[in-house]
Amino acid sequence: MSRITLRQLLDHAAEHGYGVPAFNINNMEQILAIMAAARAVDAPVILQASRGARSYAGDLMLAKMVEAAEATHPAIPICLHQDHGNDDGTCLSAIQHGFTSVMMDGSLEADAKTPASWDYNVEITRRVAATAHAVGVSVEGELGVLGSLETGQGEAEDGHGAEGALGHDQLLTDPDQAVAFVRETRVDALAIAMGTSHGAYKFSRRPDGEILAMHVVQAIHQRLPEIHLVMHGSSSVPEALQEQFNRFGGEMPRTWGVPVEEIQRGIRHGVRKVNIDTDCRLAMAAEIRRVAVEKPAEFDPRKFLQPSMAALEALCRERFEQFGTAGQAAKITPLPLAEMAKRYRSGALDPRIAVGAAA
Ligand SMILES: O=C(CO)COP(=O)(O)O
Ligand SMILES: O=C[C@H](O)COP(=O)(O)O
Ligand SMILES: [Zn+2]
Ligand SMILES: [Zn+2]
Repeated sequence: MSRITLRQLLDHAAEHGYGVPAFNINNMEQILAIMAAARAVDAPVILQASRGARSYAGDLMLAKMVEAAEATHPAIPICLHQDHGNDDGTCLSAIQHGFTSVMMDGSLEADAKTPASWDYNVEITRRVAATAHAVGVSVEGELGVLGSLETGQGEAEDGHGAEGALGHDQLLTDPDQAVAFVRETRVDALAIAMGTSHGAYKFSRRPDGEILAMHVVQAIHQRLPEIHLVMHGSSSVPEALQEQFNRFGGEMPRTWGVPVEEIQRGIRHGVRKVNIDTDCRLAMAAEIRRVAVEKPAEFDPRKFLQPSMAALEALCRERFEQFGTAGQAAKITPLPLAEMAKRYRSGALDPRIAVGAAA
């Protein structure tokens, strides 16, 4: 049994001072590459599936591929996580398919576009957490709205993200509200807004504190030292990958992501889960482009996908090493969901909030 809950994994990460990348999966090749990297460096993994991934592959196919990964790599703890759940149905059906963790993203309404009210977010997140915890499954919540501090815009263009203009009060999670949110919802991990956004076009220059507000991470960690923080939109969009993509006919205007050193700084201040999808897409797509250009006669899909898997594997290995995840798998014995449920019932997993944490 190698399936692990997010809560157990992040508790271990906090205890040992490391972070865990959460890589998005949609197909077999991504799962194979991430698992090969994890095995090579002995890292526990978070495989996360968006709603889009679930409809792309189908729930059953996705669930069975992860089962196969588990059977192939019994020594690697695997957390299967719902990325950006938009309502109870999405989160609960994920649990039915073997997910050990769900994100209930109540920062947006169920349309995944309209910024939600405080009351809406608290109510839906609290409800999903109560149900998930009853069966031992972990819950990530989100407070604040992802979007750019440079443009003040959400990120509706990728199908999941706020529409229209957002104020800094929405784009930056308020530390006092974070305390109240965790207390009321009892989430296991908290995603915060601090200037990152999904996709390749996060920043128009190398980000400084004006547009990547790492001070918000520190302020929240100071108030909530025991709560696991999650950074979304944390692809680094490395220049080398952009060049590789463009060299073979890609059209990606120069852009900046979240520098790995900033993520490492976050990990020193309570960030335990780091969401990465764009870098994985870019690594694979650049290789597919290269093969298409260098070998125009090639028509065997495997010849495109094998090098793209190798590129993804290399990227994942690098992040496991950079975040300190490498070498941790052997130190963890996953607890069954029933044991986690018992611990939630006993109060042992209640969020630990210091008295006087809120202003
Ligand atoms: O946050 C993410 C998934 O939830 C992915 O972020 P990136 O687009 O930066 O990879
Ligand atoms: O939004 C987060 C991830 O990048 C997933 O993207 P997706 O919805 O296109 O699968
Ligand atoms: Zn998105
Ligand atoms: Zn995200």
